[in-house]
Amino acid sequence: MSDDAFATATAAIIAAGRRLDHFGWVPATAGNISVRLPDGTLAITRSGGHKGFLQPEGVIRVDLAGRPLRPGDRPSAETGLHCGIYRRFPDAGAVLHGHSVPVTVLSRAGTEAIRLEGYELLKAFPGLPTHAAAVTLPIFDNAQDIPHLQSVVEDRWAAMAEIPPGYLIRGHGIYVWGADMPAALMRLEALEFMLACEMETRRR
Ligand SMILES: CSCCC(=O)C(=O)COP(=O)(O)O
Ligand SMILES: [Zn+2]
Repeated sequence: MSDDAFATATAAIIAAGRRLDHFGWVPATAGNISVRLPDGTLAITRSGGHKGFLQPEGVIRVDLAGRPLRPGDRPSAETGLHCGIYRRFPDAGAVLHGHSVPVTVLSRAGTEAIRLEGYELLKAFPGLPTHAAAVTLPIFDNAQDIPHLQSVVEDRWAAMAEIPPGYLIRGHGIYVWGADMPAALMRLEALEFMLACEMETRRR
């Protein structure tokens, strides 16, 4: 794998971290970000540290099982969730995880999913040509055991006819993916906007 591809992915991850921080979606050391590299390995943020102030050293490489290519490197504690998305969706090229207020509040409502319906921004999603469509985002109970959480996610995916490119983890955050970083960012921004609207609506 060329150093150029890793450098390009690292730059995209750093820029994405700044953008998520700009919106307040990666408070403290929350969030993690990855890109699939041409050789099938991943560039992913190191565990810890503020994702709005990433430096090139804050991005490392892991294989699709989440093992660091350089011994001693400590990738995101949630690397297994990124790997699960890349394994399940061969078209996924970038994954974003943030902890916004709307995601955290709405995911704690006790439901198994959240339905977004009637929003113009739904057009930002694949296969949804009009605002009349709907997206149902699964919500999974939070867990510190990432392999277990990933197996729960996979079981739910297996039961779904259509899998939206995102899910929530209760009281924790959101995962969104896309073909590349611009696509993943666009989906995350669209989802966060609609979730903020939902939160406002339910407050009344
Ligand atoms: C203080 S945030 C707790 C861990 C977390 O949920 C997260 O997104 C960041 O973990 P990482 O290991 O990727 O830094
Ligand atoms: Zn998290």
